[in-house]
Amino acid sequence: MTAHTYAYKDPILTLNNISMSFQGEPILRDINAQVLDVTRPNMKQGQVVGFYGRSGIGKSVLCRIMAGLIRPSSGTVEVGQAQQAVLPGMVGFVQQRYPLFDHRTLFDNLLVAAQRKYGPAEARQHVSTYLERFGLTTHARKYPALLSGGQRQRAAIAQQLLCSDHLILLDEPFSGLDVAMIDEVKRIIVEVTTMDELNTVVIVSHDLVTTTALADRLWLLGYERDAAGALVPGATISAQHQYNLAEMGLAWHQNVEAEPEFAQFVEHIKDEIRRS
Ligand SMILES: Nc1ncnc2c1ncn2[C@@H]1O[C@H](COP(=O)(O)OP(=O)(O)OP(=O)(O)O)[C@@H](O)[C@H]1O
Repeated sequence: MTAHTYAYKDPILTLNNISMSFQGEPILRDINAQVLDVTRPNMKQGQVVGFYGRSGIGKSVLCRIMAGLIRPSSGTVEVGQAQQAVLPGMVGFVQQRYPLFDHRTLFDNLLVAAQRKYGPAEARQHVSTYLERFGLTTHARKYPALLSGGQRQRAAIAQQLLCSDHLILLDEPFSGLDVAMIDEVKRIIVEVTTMDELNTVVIVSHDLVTTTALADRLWLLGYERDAAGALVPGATISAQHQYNLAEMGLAWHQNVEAEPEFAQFVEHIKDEIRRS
């Protein structure tokens, strides 16, 4: 186990008392959680939040709320150093199907995204930089149908980074990928979070080992019980289900999966998910 030196600065994502009901049925309840800008000496260190919970508990609903795509029944989401109320387009959201326009080349797909934030010349420059960075330059003129699953995933992440302000949500980025592609996506996430200190990636995943190994913070969405032991309707992220992996000495290690403390922690998380 290696503990790294780190410190925290300003909040860059705040979930303030979020509750959500659909037709009177509570799905999410009183969610309060925050991501702070983490700093490490001589490094650009971004943030990775692993976001877990049983199937159907409300992870996608909370992601859509964090991305400003739906409004919660109550509460607010604040993003960035300025802690502005989130609006659609501020947060990148890479959904499971990696939607790209089929009738545009990869370059043009990324250009459409970049032009939402930059002028024409600057947008082209940024697209070229991201293609290079993500190893996609030789595929720039291909249409999405000709790209492999891993290439589409990389393209979708690049696309969201080009048009959002530092924060991106990845919904199940490892599902349906082979081991080589999982390694590739892991490399991209590390690349993204070391490009800029403010870059923050929230990963929704059922792959606890891969995600926990990348994360410096975990959120577990689950149900609480009242004094009589009955489940309280609406899932929440309770204080004891917000884990700080940096504090636990489990963040930013290569091959952390091989450490016994890591394996024990993943077992603990599995038990907590089963119980929640
Ligand atoms: N627009 C909606 N109207 C009514 N109910 C909804 C709506 N969107 C989601 N739900 C309900 O909210 C609950 C949570 O769904 P959600 O998709 O967020 O789960 P999840 O945790 O992402 O699940 P999974 O891990 O299986 O993807 C489900 O019961 C779902 O039916």
